[in-house]
Amino acid sequence: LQQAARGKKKKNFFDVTHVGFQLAKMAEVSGSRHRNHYGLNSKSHLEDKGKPLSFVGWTCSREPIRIYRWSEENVVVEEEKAKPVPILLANLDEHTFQLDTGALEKILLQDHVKDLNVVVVSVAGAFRKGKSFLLDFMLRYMYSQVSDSWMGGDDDPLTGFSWRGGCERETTGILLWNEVFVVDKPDGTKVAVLLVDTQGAFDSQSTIKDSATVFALSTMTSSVQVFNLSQNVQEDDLQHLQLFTEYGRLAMEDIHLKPFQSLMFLIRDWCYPYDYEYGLEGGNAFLDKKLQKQHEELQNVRKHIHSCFSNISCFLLPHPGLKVATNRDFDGRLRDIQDDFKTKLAELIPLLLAPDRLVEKEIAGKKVTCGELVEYFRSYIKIYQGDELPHPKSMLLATAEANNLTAVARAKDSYSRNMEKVCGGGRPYMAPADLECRHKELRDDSVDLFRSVKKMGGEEFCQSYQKQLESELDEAYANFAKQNEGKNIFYVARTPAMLFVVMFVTYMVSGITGFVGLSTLAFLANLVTSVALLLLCVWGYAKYYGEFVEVGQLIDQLADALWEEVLKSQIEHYMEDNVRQTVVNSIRASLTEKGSTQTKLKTH
Ligand SMILES: Nc1nc2c(ncn2[C@@H]2O[C@H](COP(=O)(O)OP(=O)(O)OP(=O)(O)O)[C@@H](O)[C@H]2O)c(=O)[nH]1
Ligand SMILES: [Mg+2]
Repeated sequence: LQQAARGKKKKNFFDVTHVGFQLAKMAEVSGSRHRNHYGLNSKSHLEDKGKPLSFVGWTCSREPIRIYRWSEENVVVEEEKAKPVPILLANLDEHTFQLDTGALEKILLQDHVKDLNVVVVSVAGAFRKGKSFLLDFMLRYMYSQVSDSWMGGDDDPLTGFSWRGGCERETTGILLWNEVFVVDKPDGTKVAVLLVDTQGAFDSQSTIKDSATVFALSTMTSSVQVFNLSQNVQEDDLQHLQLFTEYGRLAMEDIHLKPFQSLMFLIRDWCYPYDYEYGLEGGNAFLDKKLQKQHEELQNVRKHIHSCFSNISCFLLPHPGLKVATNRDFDGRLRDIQDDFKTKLAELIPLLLAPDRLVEKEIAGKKVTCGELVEYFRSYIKIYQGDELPHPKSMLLATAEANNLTAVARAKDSYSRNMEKVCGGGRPYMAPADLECRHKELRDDSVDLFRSVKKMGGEEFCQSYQKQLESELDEAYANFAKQNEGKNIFYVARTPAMLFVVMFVTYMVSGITGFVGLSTLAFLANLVTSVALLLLCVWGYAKYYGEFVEVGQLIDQLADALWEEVLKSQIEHYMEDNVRQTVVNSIRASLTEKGSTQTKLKTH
């Protein structure tokens, strides 16, 4: 290996790939399990001719990619594993997500990348549609992008982000490739490239909120979001994209005109090349057609998508062949993949990852470094973990909710209108019992109206809204009853009447106690009279001018308390005694009457 490295020092870059070959061969001979694929990275080191050579070679198999570093002096300086690292961990039972800040910092705060502007390429979309599979080709490109043969050998199994066949979901949460690629852009700047794999949406274990959180978080943190779709762009795909991006936009503190950067619709298994050709051009023409003016209802979705992303494109990818889609033993080797898929893949990946095509992540118009991205991840996830955001719902649930809410509003409106006619502002005071009777009738009518409207969601769902309506009607009735009570002249006059009573009583007490010579008591009674008079004036002012409303209310409460605690109970006692006395008298009278009749009869 040392020989190979030394020998190629003076020659051009492609010769250096040969060093990788030597390395891989050595690995093969030495019986390493990691011998399936190999490549070289770190072109810049080669050009630093004064310094010792330091190449990064890699080999990969179904095991995680293994990286060898070596220099002129040392055969293998270090060996470390590059692998996908979960940074957003999904709690599958509780449907919550947690950010693994430690893992994120370990990747993004490495000295050689933390201050570089970051390019984040993420792939998201429905589950089981080949997202991780695609990302593994991106990895191959990143590890050997300078080489024409970046796609690898015909018999090399595809490794990197975990992918597999079958119908059960594979990826959960969000994963980052733990090697950050440092790329020299044509303008001479260095950028750090991150590859992000995401949990597929709409698998049977995830709620809409789970899918929305993963999609939104990956869209917010990526500079290029690849929206992976199968066969076509359906209207529901656009609606879900709208829902998810809106969920993302809600969580962003400052709403920018276009909160997200590039969106690429990647349509897998495109079967209509005769309508629109495979590739970017056909894709963009197809997308233009899809996003053209439509019915008003569909227009809204399109407007939303355009308003969210600065750049939207589309790529049509052919079907990779039946072996890829249906063979259980397919391990990703190129030999089993159809040629036109490989040709288009060779076009697609450089479109996203070639040095001149890299899009740096920007937030609020400012480029973001790897180190800053950690902070953004932290603050975004906090919002999703809190309770501030509304709960995204399935279309049926949202529609059923809207139906029921509209029906509740209509029923409540009809109740309020009818009650206004019975006891509204222009109507006179009504006996409370009559009012309650009318309320019961109108409440029943209103509930009947709610039940008669056709709604989605089923009986149980409808019941909960009926209960809501009933409690809202009772609340409205309480207000109408209060309003009605306000029209009762005695109710209105209660406060001044109470204050007059207090003034009268205390005035009398002060007169009598003064006359008897109890001057302290007389003084106290006088004081209470003056305070009551003052309160009466303040109350009158507050009611007439509508100012110091709280003070007016306080005086009302005071008068009410006096009425309830002192006068009312006295009157009730008095009334009770009176009634008791009347009853006793009438019984006595009747008994006396009976007695005298009996005596008369006996005598007779
Ligand atoms: N039909 C078809 N199948 C593909 C394509 N690309 C990959 N596959 C197959 O799709 C299956 C799933 O691949 P994955 O990469 O694991 O899919 P995923 O979208 O990451 O799945 P989850 O992680 O579960 O969301 C594998 O059997 C692949 O061979 C494609 O373009 N078309
Ligand atoms: Mg996956």
